[in-house]
Amino acid sequence: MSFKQNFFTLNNGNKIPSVAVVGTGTRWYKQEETPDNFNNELVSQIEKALTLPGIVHIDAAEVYRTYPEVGKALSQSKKPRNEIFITDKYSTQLKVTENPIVGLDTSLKRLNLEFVDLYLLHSPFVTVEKNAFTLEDAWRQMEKLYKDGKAKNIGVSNFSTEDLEKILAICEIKPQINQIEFNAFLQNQTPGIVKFCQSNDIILEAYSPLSPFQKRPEHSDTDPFYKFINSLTAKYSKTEAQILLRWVTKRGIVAVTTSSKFSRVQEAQNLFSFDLTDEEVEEITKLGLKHKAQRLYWNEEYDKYNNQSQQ
Ligand SMILES: NC(=O)C1=CN([C@@H]2O[C@H](COP(=O)(O)OP(=O)(O)OC[C@H]3O[C@@H](n4cnc5c(N)ncnc54)[C@H](OP(=O)(O)O)[C@@H]3O)[C@@H](O)[C@H]2O)C=CC1
Repeated sequence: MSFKQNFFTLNNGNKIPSVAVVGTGTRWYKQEETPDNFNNELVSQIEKALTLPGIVHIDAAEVYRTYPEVGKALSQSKKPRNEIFITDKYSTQLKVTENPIVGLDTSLKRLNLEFVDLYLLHSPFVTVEKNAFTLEDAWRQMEKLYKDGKAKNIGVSNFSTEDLEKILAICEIKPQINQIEFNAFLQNQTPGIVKFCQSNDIILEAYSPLSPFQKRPEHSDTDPFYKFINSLTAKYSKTEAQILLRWVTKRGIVAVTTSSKFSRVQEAQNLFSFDLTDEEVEEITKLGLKHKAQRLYWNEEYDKYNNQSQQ
């Protein structure tokens, strides 16, 4: 079977693979990093992912405490560097390193890399009291990392339109990406964010794309959303996860997924051997919107928007 991969073009002309197949947070996340909690299962998962054809997109962050595993897997891989797309994130919400410049220098050393493909501010929750810098200062540091070639692309995560407006007002280099929680049951993490990013040429990334399967409502077997997804799995001979990930990419959004099962990583990397019709994409959107907002992350900050998140 021939292998096909899809990419989105960022506002600086660079390309990004439309699916990140190994997210190293969520199920791999650790509250602290100790010699005893090194996770061989994660190393093996990344190593196996790096044997797959095409450019393999890995999503990391300093707050996940998984650099030892990512670093080990990279050091053992034979895949050329230009076939690996690495995203990393600076933790604004919880101080791990002093600032973005120190943060990226630290992770590059730990991962034995010269650059990352994408560096993100993990959240907009910056205060001078907590961080000793402003959001605008943080972005200026991101721009320096970009100009120095240490981050080939830069962006943000969990930013609302108001947060992005602050950056757009002062930036020399526009964010290329906003990584947010996005899936059929949460179609706007914050009010109007999808439309805002798409009309400002900022590519969105969707984490928790499989939320409807991570957490199923009662009686999902008779629910029209799940029945429709099932009909598509039969029509295309694809898994539920592949249908939902393909829907995300058809919405023009990069899907960021993960799994403990290699077969699922493989299915996510091999997503473009089929296509959904525009009508099917529209129907998943419509049936998804009938569900109340299902938010798995950043609840404290964003639950107040639940009523507007399914519009
Ligand atoms: N920027 C941010 O603030 C955040 C970023 N992220 C990033 O995104 C990545 C992915 O996030 P995550 O929410 O885990 O992504 P997904 O929505 O893709 O969920 C992945 C989980 O879904 C399970 N799954 C896969 N297929 C099915 C199925 N058919 N039925 C039921 N469960 C299924 C997997 O379980 P199994 O292991 O059994 O296959 C896996 O644990 C993270 O690892 C992280 O890198 C995540 C959260 C916040």
